[in-house]
Amino acid sequence: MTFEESFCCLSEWLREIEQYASNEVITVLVGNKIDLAGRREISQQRAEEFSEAQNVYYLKTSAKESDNVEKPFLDLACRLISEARQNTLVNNVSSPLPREGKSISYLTCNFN
Ligand SMILES: Nc1nc2c(ncn2[C@@H]2O[C@H](COP(=O)(O)OP(=O)(O)OP(=O)(O)O)[C@@H](O)[C@H]2O)c(=O)[nH]1
Repeated sequence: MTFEESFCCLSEWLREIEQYASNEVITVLVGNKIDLAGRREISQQRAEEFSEAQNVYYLKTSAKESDNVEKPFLDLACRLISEARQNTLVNNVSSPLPREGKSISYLTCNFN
């Protein structure tokens, strides 16, 4: 949120995701460094308008203050579980098998 040049790269990065990643990919925009309010270059409104226009999921974080850092990963996991339950995920046999990781409760997921 504190560096205009990074924000300006987003359209190009999204274009690369569209070009190289699967159509099924879920894109998350993480606006980091929200603790540095005085150095903010990207307004909340601008970030929200961009994410809405590009149809990407947007979250604000502060890595320094550990604020909202886990949320993007947990929300993404919930969305993948939701899509798997609806069988909308493509079965990609060439994908590596997941290794042991942290388990999350279905109950924490706010399915639509
Ligand atoms: N205050 C603060 N500093 C952070 C945060 N996240 C990373 N940093 C610091 O910011 C510096 C650069 O971090 P990077 O992750 O390399 O950020 P970057 O890729 O340069 O991102 P830009 O802000 O777009 O330039 C490092 O010194 C980090 O410790 C945060 O949430 N708050």
